[in-house]
Amino acid sequence: MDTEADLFYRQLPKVELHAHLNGSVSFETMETLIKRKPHLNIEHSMTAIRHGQRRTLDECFEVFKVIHQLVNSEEDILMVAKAVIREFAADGVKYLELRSTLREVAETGLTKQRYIETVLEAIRQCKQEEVDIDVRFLVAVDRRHGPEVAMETVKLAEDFLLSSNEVVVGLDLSGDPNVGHGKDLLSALEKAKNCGLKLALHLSEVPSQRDETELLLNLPPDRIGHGTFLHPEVGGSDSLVEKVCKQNIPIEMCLTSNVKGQTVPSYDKHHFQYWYKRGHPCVLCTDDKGVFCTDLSQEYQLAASTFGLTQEAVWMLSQQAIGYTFAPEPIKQRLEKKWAELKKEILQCCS
Ligand SMILES: CNc1ncnc2c1ncn2[C@@H]1O[C@H](COP(=O)(O)O)[C@@H](O)[C@H]1O
Ligand SMILES: [Zn+2]
Repeated sequence: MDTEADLFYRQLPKVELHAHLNGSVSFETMETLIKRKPHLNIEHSMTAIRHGQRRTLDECFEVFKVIHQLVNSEEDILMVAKAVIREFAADGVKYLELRSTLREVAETGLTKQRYIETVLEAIRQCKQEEVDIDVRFLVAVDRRHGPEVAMETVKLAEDFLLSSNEVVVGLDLSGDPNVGHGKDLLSALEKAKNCGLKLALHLSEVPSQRDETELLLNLPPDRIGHGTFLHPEVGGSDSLVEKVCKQNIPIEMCLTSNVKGQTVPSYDKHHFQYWYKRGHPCVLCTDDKGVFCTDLSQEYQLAASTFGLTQEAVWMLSQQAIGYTFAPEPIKQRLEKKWAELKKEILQCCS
């Protein structure tokens, strides 16, 4: 049963800006997928990292390979995307930016074009069913696939930026941070930026990316994913911190993901503290709620209990996130209004 504190975090209206589609698949949806494909012999323990468990980042990337085997057709993507959107809505998320890497699978006839179209169809169906959430999509570039695929992905994203009625709003750079170098992807990212796609880049997720981050911060990105190793105390540098601060680039923070993936030793050592104390734009996110067995309410509660945030401070965090979305201006205004309407009701009833 929910305690009163749990209730506050669940009722708190939230903005989710860093969620990978295939990492966000819930236990229940995973069960359905596993049953659909018994020949793969996949067990649930291979697709999620439970409470108290940890994996290396390399092991996390093995988990995604397993999930990709389970989600490999238009039918799967439609089901998974709709379920993920409904789950975020049920958790009190009012605005969601979902991101996903386009894949083609010869066996099922899936193409990259159909991949995006299917995600957009899921978003459309949820809207039609009046699920209480606004959803936008970021096309993900997997750094492991190199510059040609990145460029091809940017071209597709650009087509949809123009034709999706503002649902496709940006580009994500993700994938195993230990593979490849951002310099090879720079021209694709520049092209994306020039055509009006917003950039959300995973930067300094591991310590070895200092030069890459230095280079990619010149773009500059519109948001940073993780930024775990930006500051000098953890092997980053003053110059990186200065660039991020000067350009006021919001950082997407994923506490459970970083602790379970072992890039951060414990919750109290999370870099959220460093940036939040400086008054830098921080936004709490889940990253992969399915793989890391979390949800956004839990992430807010975790940040509050670890860093001693008051309910008022938690409210501010969730409200400020509206300003860091890639949503068109009228949508931001609508969200601000929603937050204002709910504020009294929720802060009073749960304090
Ligand atoms: C844990 N930290 C992380 N760091 C970097 N990239 C990550 C990630 N978590 C997820 N992804 C990226 O998202 C893909 C799965 O969702 P989609 O198939 O795109 O929907 C992974 O294959 C990886 O490229
Ligand atoms: Zn991520």
